[in-house]
Amino acid sequence: MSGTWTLPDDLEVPIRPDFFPAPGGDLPQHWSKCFGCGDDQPTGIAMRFTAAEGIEVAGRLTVESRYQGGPGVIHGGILTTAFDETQGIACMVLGSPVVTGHLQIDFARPIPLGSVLEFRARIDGTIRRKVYTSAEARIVEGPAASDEVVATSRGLFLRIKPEHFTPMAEFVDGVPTMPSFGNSTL
Ligand SMILES: CC(C)(COP(=O)(O)OP(=O)(O)OC[C@H]1O[C@@H](n2cnc3c(N)ncnc32)[C@H](O)[C@@H]1OP(=O)(O)O)[C@@H](O)C(=O)NCCC(=O)NCCS
Ligand SMILES: CCCCCCCCCC(=O)O
Repeated sequence: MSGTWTLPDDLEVPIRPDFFPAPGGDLPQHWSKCFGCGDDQPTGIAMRFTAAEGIEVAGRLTVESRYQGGPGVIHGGILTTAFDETQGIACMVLGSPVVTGHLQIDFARPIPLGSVLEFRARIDGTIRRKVYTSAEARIVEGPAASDEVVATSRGLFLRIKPEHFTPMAEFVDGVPTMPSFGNSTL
């Protein structure tokens, strides 16, 4: 797979913090109304995540018919959303909120409807407020299941202060179940 992503050579790589769950342990949704992970967002993709080895996280997505782009295959934007979410969740090891600044995807193989995708993501390193992440996806269930990587992603996330979202509070619809918006860690 290709791409134009270049990592700075002076990155710091975080170590797994004490507050992070053991491998296989559940990670929380970051915002209950999130399209990617929220359980209060009925039309979303409701991804769930677990801690993996080291500072890696894992998430799964079953490719439903409503995620269709080309005939019989996943829409590229949905796949991008799943990477965005997984890489954002990988930033939880930092214990501070982030937003996506830049994301680039390599679509390596068509992904048929009905596939179960597994995403793995981690922080490659940080410098100042910049958090460099990477991820890959494999089809782990379904007729096309194999060990082959079907898509990869690189993403730059930016650490933000919790008050980053304060001006947006008036646009929140309804009452989120978690976390509270005002003092959220996102
Ligand atoms: C991402 C965002 C917070 C950055 O703005 P900011 O806090 O003012 O950050 P700055 O412009 O000071 O940039 C900080 C660093 O990140 C880098 N950076 C910021 N955005 C970048 C981008 N899109 N691509 C590459 N680098 C970027 C800057 O070059 C700077 O690098 P440096 O430390 O080497 O100088 C702002 O652009 C934003 O809010 N964007 C919308 C985010 C969003 O809604 N994402 C989707 C939902 S999570
Ligand atoms: C570190 C807390 C987790 C933040 C996850 C952010 C993912 C947002 C993706 C997006 O909205 O584009």
